[in-house]
Amino acid sequence: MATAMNRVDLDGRPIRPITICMIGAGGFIGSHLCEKLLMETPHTILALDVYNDKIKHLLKTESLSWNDRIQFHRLNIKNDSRLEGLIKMADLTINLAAICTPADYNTRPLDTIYSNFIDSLPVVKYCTENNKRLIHFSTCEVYGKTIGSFLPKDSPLRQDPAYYILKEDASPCIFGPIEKQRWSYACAKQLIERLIYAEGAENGLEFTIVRPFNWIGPRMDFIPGIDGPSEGVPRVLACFSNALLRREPLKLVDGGQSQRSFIYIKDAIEAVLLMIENPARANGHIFNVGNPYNEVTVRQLAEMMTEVYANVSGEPALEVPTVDVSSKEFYGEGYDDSDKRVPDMTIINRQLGWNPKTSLWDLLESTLTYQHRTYAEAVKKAIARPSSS
Ligand SMILES: NC(=O)c1ccc[n+]([C@@H]2O[C@H](COP(=O)([O-])OP(=O)(O)OC[C@H]3O[C@@H](n4cnc5c(N)ncnc54)[C@H](O)[C@@H]3O)[C@@H](O)[C@H]2O)c1
Ligand SMILES: O=c1ccn([C@@H]2O[C@H](COP(=O)(O)OP(=O)(O)O[C@H]3OC[C@](O)(CO)[C@H]3O)[C@@H](O)[C@H]2O)c(=O)[nH]1
Repeated sequence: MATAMNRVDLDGRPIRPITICMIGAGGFIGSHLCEKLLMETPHTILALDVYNDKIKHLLKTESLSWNDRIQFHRLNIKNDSRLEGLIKMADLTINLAAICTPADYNTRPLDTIYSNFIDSLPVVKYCTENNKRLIHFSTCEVYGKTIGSFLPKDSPLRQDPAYYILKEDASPCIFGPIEKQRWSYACAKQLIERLIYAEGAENGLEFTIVRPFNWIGPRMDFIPGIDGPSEGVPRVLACFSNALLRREPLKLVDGGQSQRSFIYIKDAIEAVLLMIENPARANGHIFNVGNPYNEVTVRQLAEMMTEVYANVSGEPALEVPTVDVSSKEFYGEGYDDSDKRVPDMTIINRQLGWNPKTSLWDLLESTLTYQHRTYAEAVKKAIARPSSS
């Protein structure tokens, strides 16, 4: 049980309990951050979201010792006059709210741009006007494509880190043409980053910007037809989990050649807690938060997930575990992709002394154990039900 007494920051100063206004607290990252704050710190959370299914276990249970330290407010930040009052009541605002599944970027570009730029404007404005600190969640997608992706396929320079490592203060943001609407999300996130940075420079806003690099773990997204729409397309972890649960081949978009560095959600949350509790070290910075040692192609991810799932479920792997599918067929017109994402860790190391710990194999083991325990029975029942059509 955390007490206010014995916790100190990275400079040895006692950490005083604060109130945090967490927007998007009911989502994947929000649910893990709420758990961490309630179980290991004395801080209080005003949890704002339109949904609370993923934090239900933390709410309204009289017997829980943190009962008085979390309040859920069901609201949509697009149109709710309570927002400014809640930001004023808190010492710190953390903004996680967003449409952030790639299947939406090219098919719902207006909703994506409004969600990631327009809807964040009042949050930034209220923080500036009320002198409140802001931690804003951006994305690694603001880097877009690597410089190396424009070199000839056989160029040895592609192996040179100077052509692919993504640095907060040096790398350019390289997006595709406007008709590739995939980039609507990255572009909206980039513009809100620039606005927050400008508020800091011109009006003294105390801010931190987080660029998550593919955080994955339990409670990420949904399993289509079980706790989300049957036709919905979540991010890759849930897409592949869904296929494994249904014993269907995992779909590799455009051959699964894109590369990603995956980080375990629990490692990443440690970094966010350091930002929350060390404002003097975090304010004014943009932080990559990822695990450069867990880089794989999407094809390798599919192979590893197939092997790990067979171990944790006790079911044999499919004989043909993957199938290729074109991005047009899978995501529709206007899809494009980031080729490779390896975070530079210099700034977060220097400011917060943080490093990720969990290997890709270990994080998949614990995550797929959770997926199997949570969904296997429900998926079996859904498959057994005769379809209505
Ligand atoms: N998970 C990752 O690896 C990752 C990577 C890059 C960036 N991010 C960023 O981190 C943030 C959180 O991501 P996540 O993975 O937890 O996504 P998520 O979809 O699980 O969580 C977002 C939450 O925001 C809520 N929300 C959206 N619009 C809202 C509104 N108008 N009013 C109130 N609540 C609203 C949603 O209901 C949801 O619970 C996002 O800003 C996302 O862009 C995440
Ligand atoms: O069934 C599938 C689903 C996806 N892919 C490919 O996997 C790559 C990763 O896809 P995904 O995790 O869905 O998303 P991205 O990494 O492209 O983008 C996210 O990164 C961070 C964030 O900002 C928020 O989470 C979001 O934009 C990709 O190459 C897909 O094509 C697949 O092959 N099969």
